[in-house]
Amino acid sequence: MNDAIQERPGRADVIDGEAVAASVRESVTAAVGRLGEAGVTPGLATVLMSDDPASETYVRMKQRDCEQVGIESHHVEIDTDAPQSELFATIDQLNEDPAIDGILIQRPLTEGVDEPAALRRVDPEKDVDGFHPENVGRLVTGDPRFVPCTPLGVQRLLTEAGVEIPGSDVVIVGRSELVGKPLANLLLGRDDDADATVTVCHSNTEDLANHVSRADVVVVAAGVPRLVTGEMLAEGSVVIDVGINAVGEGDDRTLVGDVDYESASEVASAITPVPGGVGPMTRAMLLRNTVNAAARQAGVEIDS
Ligand SMILES: NC(=O)C1=CN([C@@H]2O[C@H](COP(=O)(O)OP(=O)(O)OC[C@H]3O[C@@H](n4cnc5c(N)ncnc54)[C@H](OP(=O)(O)O)[C@@H]3O)[C@@H](O)[C@H]2O)C=CC1
Ligand SMILES: Nc1nc(=O)c2c([nH]1)NC[C@@H]1CN(c3ccc(C(=O)N[C@@H](CCC(=O)O)C(=O)O)cc3)C=[N+]21
Repeated sequence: MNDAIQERPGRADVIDGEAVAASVRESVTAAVGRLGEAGVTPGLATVLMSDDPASETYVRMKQRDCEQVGIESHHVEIDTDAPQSELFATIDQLNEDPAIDGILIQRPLTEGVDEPAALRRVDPEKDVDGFHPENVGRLVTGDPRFVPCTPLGVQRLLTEAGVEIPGSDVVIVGRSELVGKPLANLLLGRDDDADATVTVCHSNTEDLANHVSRADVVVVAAGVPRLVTGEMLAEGSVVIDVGINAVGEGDDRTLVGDVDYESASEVASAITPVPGGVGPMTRAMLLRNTVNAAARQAGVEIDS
């Protein structure tokens, strides 16, 4: 029995992102061990220039994940009213620092900061988020180096769920630089865990339901609570919910995805929950990208 799948007769199987993320962390831990034998300790720098409480939580989670697998984490916080030159100087320093293998600039940055300029400033060899135009270009031209963590996490969840991706019809809802676009490019690749027919929908798509209803796989990253419902889905489709939306106030505050989980579970063959689906996978893939960055920079083969 596959630990990544919880079977539920008559309803969609649940794809357990926490379980898959735990197995990714295990292999990352082993890779950190092999790097250690070569005298290398991988280091990840997180840079936060924002007062957003959710961003603060995510950065803390990433630091805890690093600790768990033996990656050294370095955190830099920049005042939201500091000039952007301070952020750029920090990035320059981290680029030069041999103890730092990966750099993550937590998004969104505070208003007024030129985010694309900040992302371009990160050394592409340390760009574990895969947002630098060089890494974006490499993915698009079929020679990927660092691929964004959320798309990598989604791909892995699909393979763990037993989805035969080659030849499948994948509909992605959302075209952001962070999720939708890189995922589309990843799944268009010619590899055995890609090679799909990919459709990307967005807020100007006419008749979203029409696209979603003929998909084998639906990935939703729109930032709109419960945008995709069971009614729209084809019977037996696989649904990956990237969305993380806080709804309700005070004690009623909960996280929901971009998919209406209840109705979708009645129609889909497998579905990811929120929380516990894509989120933990994003964090796990960040760890994997970081050990790969460390290995590349040290010239050590680790096969992770
Ligand atoms: N689980 C995880 O690890 C992660 C989760 N997230 C979550 O995923 C969601 C998406 O994030 P992100 O990609 O950064 O979001 P963005 O806001 O950058 O992009 C949202 C995309 O969805 C499209 N969209 C919005 N409304 C609709 C609609 N009604 N119908 C069709 N398309 C629509 C937008 O279209 P247009 O381009 O036309 O505006 C846009 O392309 C958020 O909830 C975010 O919190 C994000 C990153 C990681
Ligand atoms: N440079 C950069 N890289 C990112 O990868 C990046 C970013 N900026 N900015 C914000 C988004 C969002 N994101 C998440 C990662 C993990 C969870 C996660 O672990 N979620 C848990 C629950 C978390 C909770 O309880 O709040 C879950 O879904 O189970 C969520 C969201 C990464 N992002």
